[in-house]
Amino acid sequence: MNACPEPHERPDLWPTTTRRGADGVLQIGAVPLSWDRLGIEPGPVVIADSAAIAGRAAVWQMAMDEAFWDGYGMNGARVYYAGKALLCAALVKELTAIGLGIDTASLGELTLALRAGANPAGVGLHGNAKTDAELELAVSAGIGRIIIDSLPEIDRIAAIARAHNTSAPLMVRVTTGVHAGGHDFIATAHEDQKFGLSLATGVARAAAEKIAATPGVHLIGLHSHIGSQIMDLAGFEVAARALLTLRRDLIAAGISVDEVDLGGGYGVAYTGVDAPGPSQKLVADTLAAVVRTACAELDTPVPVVSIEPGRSIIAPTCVSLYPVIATKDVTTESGQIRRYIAVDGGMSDNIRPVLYNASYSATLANRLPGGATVSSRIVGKHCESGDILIPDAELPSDITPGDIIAIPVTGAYGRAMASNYNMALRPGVLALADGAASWWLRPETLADLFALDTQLSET
Ligand SMILES: Cc1ncc(COP(=O)(O)O)c(C=O)c1O
Ligand SMILES: N[C@@H](CCCC[NH3+])C(=O)O
Repeated sequence: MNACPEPHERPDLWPTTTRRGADGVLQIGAVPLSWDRLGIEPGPVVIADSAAIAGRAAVWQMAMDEAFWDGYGMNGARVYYAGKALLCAALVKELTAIGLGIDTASLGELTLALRAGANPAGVGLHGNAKTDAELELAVSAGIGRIIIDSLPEIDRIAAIARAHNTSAPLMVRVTTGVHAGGHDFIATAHEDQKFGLSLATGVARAAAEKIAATPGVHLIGLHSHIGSQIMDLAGFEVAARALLTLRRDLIAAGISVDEVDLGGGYGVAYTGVDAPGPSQKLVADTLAAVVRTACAELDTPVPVVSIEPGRSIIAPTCVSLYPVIATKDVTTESGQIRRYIAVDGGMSDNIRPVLYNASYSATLANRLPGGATVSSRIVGKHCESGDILIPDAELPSDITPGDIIAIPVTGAYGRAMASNYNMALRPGVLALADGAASWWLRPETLADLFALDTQLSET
């Protein structure tokens, strides 16, 4: 059975300010996690610990700065937050104030980052199918880097840039052949998938040469992103060497490459069974060591090194709360009793268990999860029997409607991948700090939902 460690048992699974109060109620940012103390109606909600977010982001930035400090001056290690994990204006403000850049991958993400006040120079745009609208905004706003993912894109960007009398800074996303990541759908650097330009076939090099030869664009760097939820850093080392070798060849051909981006993908623990993910310091030190060694061997100067963590910044800083709506006991084929705990929410606010078989653990937020326990299956409210959040949670046998389930490590790719299936309302993100709560994203309402329906929105 999958038991959820308490915050003091596995601090890496919980936002830093999580405690159990003397009354047994979980609290974050000194706010008890009960509906009335949060000041909200019962319903699915994502609780964000803003101090924990600022702390994790700052530790990433400091670890990179320190690891890439060359003794004379800052080498320019940069951390871009991958906004796809969770994005809202408050988060952009919080992270850019600490010095992070923002990595975006769509018109929505890019527009949000710019409207939230991110310095365009610290914003990047990814995408394997960038639209004209995305490229137009990227170039006209003067963002710091567009990471190209196909050859035709180069001419499209160059034409837009020339129309704006400017030159667009490009990176080439290189497929290094490294296969890494928690699930096949989230591994991104093996050959047979849609992202990047192949190192092996020479297309990546051809892209760099084409950029260098095309007026309206210029090459600022090479990029690699090998996958997501990666716990073992060996794949990053292989990818970094491959990228740095291509860089050496380009430099030898007279094409300068100032920056190398090693992408995101740094894994985190989701349950008590998982070992903690690699620390920010371990990642930064490992990357710095491999970059320095490889550059010495290749006889090239050390480049500016950037990374794009998403999950590793945001995942453990948020906890999802769900009201228990119904319970029922079911006898399994092997004759065992399984308790089904149905919550308000489910696959519409966290698709990861269904999509990737991702594991989570759950505890009670509103009281101590003491006493006898029973094997419980936490299910959502959607019209799919596969709508299972946790198949095997160990939870108190006296759990009842009115209890509040807390699932930690839900900051990344939960709210960001939420849907309106069954016309569910997507949950809000409520930030807690210093005893106060404020909505970063308010919960959706029926009015939001119906606003798109031309027959209903006017009534
Ligand atoms: C290009 C790129 N950069 C960064 C990320 C962030 O990954 P993660 O959230 O695993 O750190 C992703 C997602 O996998 C990505 O596709
Ligand atoms: N959405 C995925 C990761 C993919 C990241 C984007 N390239 C997850 O939840 O794990």
